[in-house]
Amino acid sequence: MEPKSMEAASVVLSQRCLARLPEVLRQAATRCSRLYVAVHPELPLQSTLDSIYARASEHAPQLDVRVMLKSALPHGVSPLRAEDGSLPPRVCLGGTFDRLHNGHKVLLSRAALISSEAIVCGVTDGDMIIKKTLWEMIEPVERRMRAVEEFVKDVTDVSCLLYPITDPFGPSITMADLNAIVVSDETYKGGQAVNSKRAERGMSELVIEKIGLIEADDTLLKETKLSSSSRRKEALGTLLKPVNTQTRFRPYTIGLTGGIASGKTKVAEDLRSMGYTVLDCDKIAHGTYAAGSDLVKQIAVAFPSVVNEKEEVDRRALGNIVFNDTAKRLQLNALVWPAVLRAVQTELEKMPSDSVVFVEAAALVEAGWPKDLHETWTVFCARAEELRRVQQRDKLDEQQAEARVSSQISNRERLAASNVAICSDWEREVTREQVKKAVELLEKRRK
Ligand SMILES: CC(C)(COP(=O)(O)OP(=O)(O)OC[C@H]1O[C@@H](n2cnc3c(N)ncnc32)[C@H](O)[C@@H]1O)[C@@H](O)C(=O)NCCC(=O)NCCS
Ligand SMILES: Nc1ncnc2c1ncn2[C@@H]1O[C@H](COP(=O)(O)OP(=O)(O)OP(=O)(O)O)[C@@H](O)[C@H]1O
Repeated sequence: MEPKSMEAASVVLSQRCLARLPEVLRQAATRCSRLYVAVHPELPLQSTLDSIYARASEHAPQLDVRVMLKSALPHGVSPLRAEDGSLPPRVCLGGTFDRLHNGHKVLLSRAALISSEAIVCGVTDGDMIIKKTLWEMIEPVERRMRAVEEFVKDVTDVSCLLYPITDPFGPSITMADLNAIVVSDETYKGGQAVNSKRAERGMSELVIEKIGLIEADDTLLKETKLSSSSRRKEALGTLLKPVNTQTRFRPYTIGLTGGIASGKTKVAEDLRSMGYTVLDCDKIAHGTYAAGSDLVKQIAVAFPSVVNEKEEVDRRALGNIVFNDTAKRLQLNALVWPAVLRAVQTELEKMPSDSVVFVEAAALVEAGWPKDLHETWTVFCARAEELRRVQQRDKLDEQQAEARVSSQISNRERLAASNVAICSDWEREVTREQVKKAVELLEKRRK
């Protein structure tokens, strides 16, 4: 996002300026990153806030809009009241809440509006997230929980109790003192399932409060609602975390990595066609095995049986040893990776110091290189696609492909160490578009 002249700004929305809301939002988006909206008491808060978030998604999708509820109660809202007239003290809801969007904000706001005491919020993790599109890019649960907590604190005085959940129910079926659950059109059945479970356990039935879905259009993902998956897709090619300014490497060096058959080589081809130098660590690694090299001398000490009197390594014999013994593989890696890194540095020293050079290496994250590089870019595809490609390309059966893929670190681990993510799940052209976007943003931040 472009830096804005103001971090946050606020407006009061009255009946008079309601019709100009789209314009207000568009204007705000050019001037600030976050807009607080206070709804004038003459307007009904609940329906007005639903409409503000929907308009914001349509007219200012990048603007972080926050409709204030704090000073708003009571406020023309038709609150959900128990028979004695009190508001439900505790309202629950659940979600993944990745890259908090306006649909989430409506859901959380509704919970806050109908609760007098606390919102109980389950945030999914573990098996609950792994079937989602681009799930590898879902932010860590702690971060998602913090974002929910921060939003609720920002807009309301109601407190928010957060729980990581690994099933669809979480605290909704263990906390007896809950009164209502907030769901959307698509998760209404989930609310009913909560009530069935509570009934089985002899617990009180929750009032189910339902919000409508905020719509959006994502042709690639075939989504018709505003969704976190679309936000993850939009994040491909962008900077996911700050670059490393602590490195002494020159020139500007970017690691390019990814699992087996992830599409690294294709991305490297794209980068070369755009005029960048891409060093291939496979080739560099071959060079470090030259007869009599420092690396071979070290291998002769650690694995004497694979080095002959001419100081040549029998790579096949070495492969047989290390691919059957994890400890030996780690021992060899500890010798080879630093040697390759030194050889990479020697190559880098030959490059103009103001250039950008990519270094393609499959085990870059495992080798701990991201701390030495300015940036790390990861190419990945969904596990099922990875297995399919490995079977097809390397003529392996399902089990062999599974073994190959499982022997590597996961895409989630790679992405956690990366600044930029590129996904090759779709057509080649879609991958290329992401590379183009990543390069444009790279050149912008290098200026
Ligand atoms: C199993 C659950 C928790 C998983 O959450 P999910 O992965 O769908 O989370 P996600 O972050 O995508 O969405 C969170 C909530 O926001 C709603 N939402 C998502 N997008 C939009 C949108 N564009 N407009 C409006 N609401 C939206 C979802 O329908 C959901 O209710 C949830 O879907 C569910 O079934 N909820 C009902 C039961 C429940 O709340 N259980 C936990 C109680 S602690
Ligand atoms: N959208 C896509 N983007 C990139 N590669 C794709 C795409 N769709 C299919 N592929 C295929 O995925 C396969 C793996 O690509 P590539 O050889 O670039 O992977 P790699 O990461 O270099 O693999 P390895 O490290 O195992 O050699 C190729 O057969 C490529 O054609």
